[in-house]
Amino acid sequence: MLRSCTAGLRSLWALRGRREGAARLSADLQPARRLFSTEKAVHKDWALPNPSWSKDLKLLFDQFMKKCEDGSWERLPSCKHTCTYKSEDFKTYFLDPQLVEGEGLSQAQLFTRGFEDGLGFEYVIFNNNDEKRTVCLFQGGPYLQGIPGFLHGGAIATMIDVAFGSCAAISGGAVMTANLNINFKRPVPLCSVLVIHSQLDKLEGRKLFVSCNVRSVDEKTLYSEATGLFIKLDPKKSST
Ligand SMILES: CCCCCCCCCCCCCC(=O)SCCNC(=O)CCNC(=O)[C@H](O)C(C)(C)COP(=O)(O)OP(=O)(O)OC[C@H]1O[C@@H](n2cnc3c(N)ncnc32)[C@H](O)[C@@H]1OP(=O)(O)O
Repeated sequence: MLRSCTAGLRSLWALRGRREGAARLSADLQPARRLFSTEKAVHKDWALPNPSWSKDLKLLFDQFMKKCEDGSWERLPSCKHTCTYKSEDFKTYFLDPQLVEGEGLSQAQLFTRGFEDGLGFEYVIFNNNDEKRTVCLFQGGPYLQGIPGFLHGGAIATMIDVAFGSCAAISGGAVMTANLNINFKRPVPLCSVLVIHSQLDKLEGRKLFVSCNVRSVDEKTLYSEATGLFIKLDPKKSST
């Protein structure tokens, strides 16, 4: 296992050097331009395959894209700087204009999308709106290491939170995490692919109760189980 992971790491490092050709290289040389204009202008969708995706991840992605054809599933696009239509929802709740429009936030980007391709969180989420559930396909890269050779528990928690957030948003719109409970059952080898199945269990007023299981690609290994409580934000309340 360790040998295949090392090989994986080597190819990830190799990929790092040649990602997206000259355009990306020139952006790397001008970090300010990259942060403030390039990606914002083109709204790159980060929930699409890139060369760091393993065969397993690409295969699962293709399977779910097929499921999207009849409209029962949809792939959620993902921007680095949060998708405009979603962040507009949240602006209603964070009323301090300095916080929303301030200089600090112009550099803000989604925590899970802040890594070079393949080094951190590679993932895509598919929603099934009728069944109120989501499937998140996640490959955890070498910068997410905890115990040597294995994924950090905080990285798993992060992806569970993101998957839950998308699942709760199907019914709740603008929601926030109030509670997360995770049972880590098996350590996750670094660079492996995980499938996070989340579902809405109960809706009680503004409270959305969700649960998930985190499994290997062949579904045989149960890595984690979790429950979460999300609260639909109340437009009458400011959260700051
Ligand atoms: C638009 C969607 C976009 C989606 C994009 C997804 C991709 C990105 C996803 C990224 C994902 C990242 C996501 C993140 O990182 S979210 C960031 C991490 N989370 C936070 O920072 C949240 C901090 N907490 C708060 O702001 C408030 O407490 C909230 C807003 C949650 C509720 O404050 P609010 O003043 O509004 O509500 P309330 O206090 O009247 O409570 C209402 C009801 O809820 C019950 N309650 C509350 N808390 C708890 C608790 N801990 N256990 C059990 N119960 C709890 C409470 O008893 C009451 O019940 P009841 O008396 O009515 O029965």
